[in-house]
Amino acid sequence: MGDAAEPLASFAGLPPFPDDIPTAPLVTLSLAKLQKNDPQEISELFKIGKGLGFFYLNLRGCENGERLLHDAEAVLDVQKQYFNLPLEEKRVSDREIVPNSDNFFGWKALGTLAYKKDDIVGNTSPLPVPALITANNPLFKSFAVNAFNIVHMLLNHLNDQLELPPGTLVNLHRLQEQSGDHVRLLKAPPAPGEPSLSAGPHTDFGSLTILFNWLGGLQVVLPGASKEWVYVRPVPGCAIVNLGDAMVKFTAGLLRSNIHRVMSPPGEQADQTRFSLVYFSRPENSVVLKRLKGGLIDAQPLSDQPEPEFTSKQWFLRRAHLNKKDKNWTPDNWTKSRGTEAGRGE
Ligand SMILES: O=C(O)CCC(=O)C(=O)O
Ligand SMILES: [Fe+2]
Repeated sequence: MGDAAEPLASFAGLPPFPDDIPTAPLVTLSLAKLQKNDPQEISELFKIGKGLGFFYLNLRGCENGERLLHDAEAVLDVQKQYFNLPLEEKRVSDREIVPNSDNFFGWKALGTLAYKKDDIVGNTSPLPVPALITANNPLFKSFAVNAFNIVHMLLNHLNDQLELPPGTLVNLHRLQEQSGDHVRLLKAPPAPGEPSLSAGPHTDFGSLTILFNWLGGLQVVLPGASKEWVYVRPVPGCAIVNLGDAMVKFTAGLLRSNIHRVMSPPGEQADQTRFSLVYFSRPENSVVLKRLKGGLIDAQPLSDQPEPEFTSKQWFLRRAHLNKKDKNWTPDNWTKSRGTEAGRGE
């Protein structure tokens, strides 16, 4: 299955990812198999969730997967046009200025547009965006809802493997409820010469992330081993999926969110502009991020520190803003040390 798939036009003409650099050995899971409740695929998903926390999701060979791939290519085209718009047009959604952006949603001059799921599906009256984005809202909606449904399917499998009551995780992530879910469009300029950092080391804040890459640049630290950063090779037909901190919180550390960063693309790819496209899922704004009760989570050790309780929205705002303000911030002292977190007192 998938062998006869059409090549993806979006990869045409890009220089190849080098063959002579170490890469992360991400396992490839099949969306089609996961959707058919294949037991081996599901147990592999759980194993990855407790381990590296990153995997390839092969989208070929099923209708919604092919549609997500197709939509991702179409969004990439829009994304290229978007970043070429005059500054004044992009500034209509400048997150520093636009009211109710939480200083997080909207455009950021470094090369980001965070387009909120609630604006896309009509849960909220949308923040201003350029006409190009509004005109393409049906495409963004198709992409976001499809990605959202895939997230739900993955959450349901994790839920069962955790032996939680049916629906526990998806009920914290409902489409019609407000959340920090968003589609993020990213652009990084060419960086020939020495490899340079484009996004610093971090774990994702939310639940699950579905990422489309065309060029290399994403790197992960492999758990346990050498602590070396290794590139994740983009694979046509696959999304890269990873778990975020909310899953760690909900499961008292049974599931893992892995540290990653973005470097300039390797080898011959370095002189290309790098675009990436992401769907970030997050628990609903009002969900308190704390360990859930039930199933295998009950066997997880209790924390000996008092656990501060934040709603999903408070947590994301704290992380997003502290990350920028606090020079001592590292993913480690945030996700592992509750003492540091409590001591900040914001
Ligand atoms: O651009 C990428 O490949 C990854 C971006 C990322 O990790 C993020 O935006 O959280
Ligand atoms: Fe990330």
